[in-house]
Amino acid sequence: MNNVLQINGLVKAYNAGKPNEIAVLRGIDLSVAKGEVVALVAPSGAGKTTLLQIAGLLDVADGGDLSIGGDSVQGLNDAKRTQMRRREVGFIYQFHHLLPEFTALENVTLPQLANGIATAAAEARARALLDSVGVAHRASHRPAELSGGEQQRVAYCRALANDPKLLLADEPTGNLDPETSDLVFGALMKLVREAGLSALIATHNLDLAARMDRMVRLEAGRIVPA
Ligand SMILES: Nc1ncnc2c1ncn2[C@@H]1O[C@H](COP(=O)(O)OP(=O)(O)OP(=O)(O)O)[C@@H](O)[C@H]1O
Repeated sequence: MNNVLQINGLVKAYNAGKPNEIAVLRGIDLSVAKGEVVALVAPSGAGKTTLLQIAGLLDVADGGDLSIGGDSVQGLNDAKRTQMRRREVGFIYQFHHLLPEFTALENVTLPQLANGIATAAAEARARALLDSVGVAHRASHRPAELSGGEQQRVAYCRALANDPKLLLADEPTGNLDPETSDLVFGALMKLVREAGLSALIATHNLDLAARMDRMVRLEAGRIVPA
């Protein structure tokens, strides 16, 4: 098996054992192969964010198996989990989540420094990434000085800064207008394809989903045929 993300029988409930228990994930089986880009479509409240957070090692499941790059996350302590997340997973949110007091270049450089990359190499990689999505000319601007589409493109570069194995994205074109969304999604796909990345990308936008390799649907806590 050459799956970069492999999920088997994943379950998660909130308020477990209490009268207000919500069984959000009821046995998720899902895999993303090397270089594959999978669209995750789901009605609101179906558990999409919960699933992405668990796959991105930001939350833990109550049961089931999850492995990234062939390594199971079962039994990892918090420190190991954080280390694995930093090295192997890139995350893109609906809103850019860039650090407001740092420039675009710094936002893409800093995560690399946190992973022990030397400053010159980190900056060179950051510039190359910004260049490849057409925002190199905004490298010294802070997020507030960038357009929404530029902010998202910088956030994509940040997610790829540490050369992750797996990219996870939650509505990566955010609240951009349809035209900008279309354009910016093209930039994301370019980055992903150039890096040969595996990605799971949640979106409500069926036009964007159709541009990915495969679509899966999350409904009532289970993956159903799309
Ligand atoms: N910390 C929490 N405590 C209790 N319930 C929660 C918690 N987080 C999420 N839920 C509930 O779990 C369900 C799934 O939430 P989740 O955020 O994963 O949905 P979603 O599919 O991402 O929704 P949307 O598309 O609207 O963002 C919802 O009914 C939500 O109310």
